[in-house]
Amino acid sequence: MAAILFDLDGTLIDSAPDIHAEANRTLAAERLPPLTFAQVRGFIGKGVPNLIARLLEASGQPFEGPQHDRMVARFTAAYETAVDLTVIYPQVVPALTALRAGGHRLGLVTNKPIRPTHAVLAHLGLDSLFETVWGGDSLAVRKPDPAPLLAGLEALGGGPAIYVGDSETDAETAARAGLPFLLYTEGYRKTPAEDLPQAGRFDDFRDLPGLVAGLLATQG
Ligand SMILES: O=C(O)COP(=O)(O)O
Ligand SMILES: [Mg+2]
Repeated sequence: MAAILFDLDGTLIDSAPDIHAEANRTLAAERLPPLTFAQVRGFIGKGVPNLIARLLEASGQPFEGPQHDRMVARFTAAYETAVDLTVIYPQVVPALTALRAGGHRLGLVTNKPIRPTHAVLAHLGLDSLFETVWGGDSLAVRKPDPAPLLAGLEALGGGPAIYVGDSETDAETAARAGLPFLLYTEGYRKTPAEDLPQAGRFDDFRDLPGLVAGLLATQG
């Protein structure tokens, strides 16, 4: 039995279409032209302040200062209701249900701010799967700082643990927390999958319970 902690965007849910739409509304409010889906998807994973900085950079604007702060505030306020285009990745619910049935405790550690995190979990009916949920603004630091992941682990009572995520940030966070990392390869990663430090990877959630069991067996 273990504590299994999950990333959210690009790992359990495909939220990039909502984030792209909201990003372009935030740019439009500043009279800046829209960016493509691929551009915005590549900016997801390091939290909202970084997303806004990358939007401004791609728009040829200074990416710090009052405009940045105004856009962070606007995006964050709208984020809670930006759920209509978001879907759960295939087979996530059966996989997480099977892990819970196997006695594992599940937690969520995301860089998405905590209010939109709770909103999208409730919207998709995922909220009851997790015993603890940590957002990008739950602590003073966010991933790749290991603190939120370690806080999530402590909330689950410690013990053997695994972090499951889709990005460079998640791999680094797990390494800095000293936890094995399982990479979901269908998310928003930019680096080749084999180049990230990992204990295993999967492209189908049906494979996750078996991967977890194998990893825990090798850890003794
Ligand atoms: O808000 C982000 O940048 C991405 O969130 P994630 O940590 O769930 O991938
Ligand atoms: Mg992610």
